Amino acid sequence: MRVGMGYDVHRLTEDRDLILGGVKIPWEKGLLGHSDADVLIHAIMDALLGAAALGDIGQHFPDTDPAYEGISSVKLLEHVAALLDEKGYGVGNIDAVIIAQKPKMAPHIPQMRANIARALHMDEECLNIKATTEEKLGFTGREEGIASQAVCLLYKKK
Ligand SMILES: Nc1ccn([C@@H]2O[C@H](COP(=O)(O)O)[C@@H](O)[C@H]2O)c(=O)n1
Ligand SMILES: C[C@@]1(CO)OP(=O)(O)OP(=O)(O)OC[C@H]1O
Repeated sequence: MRVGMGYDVHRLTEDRDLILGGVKIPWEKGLLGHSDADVLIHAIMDALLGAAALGDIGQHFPDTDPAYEGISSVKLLEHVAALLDEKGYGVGNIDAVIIAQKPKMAPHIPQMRANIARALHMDEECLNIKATTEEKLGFTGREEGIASQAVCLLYKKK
């Protein structure tokens, strides 16, 4: 068994969609990034790559490469799933947290879980996503950005 952790932050800005876990969430601001800036999926990918000793998302999907401009992070996650498969790893479980003052994530979490579990060919029961505020403290509390953290376990398939 191998453990991995991931952390990411993106800035909130006007004129961008808010996409988390592959779900477009109706909100007055969205996250800024080279891709769709899906901070939840980015943290999950970094946890998975870390557990497999495969580096990080910046190495696999450079933000200087126009191929990734505006790309859905679900597509990037599917690529990470293929890399894990090539190395003979299966996903044991994932636990992730979205750190955001607003909007309320709870109504969107079932769809996020479905999207991510599908991309990773894993059972939704082994994928937990939760959300918290930081009680109006810091950059998330001031609604300047959204952060996410994830941990995962990988197992070696026979
Ligand atoms: N953006 C968020 C933040 C929190 N939640 C849910 O609300 C609960 C209470 O959050 P606190 O930060 O006040 O502890 C939390 O456990 C989540 O269920 C949310 O949906 N979206
Ligand atoms: C996802 C990538 C893709 O080019 O771009 P960004 O959306 O800017 O996201 P970041 O978390 O900075 O990771 C870098 C890149 O891998």
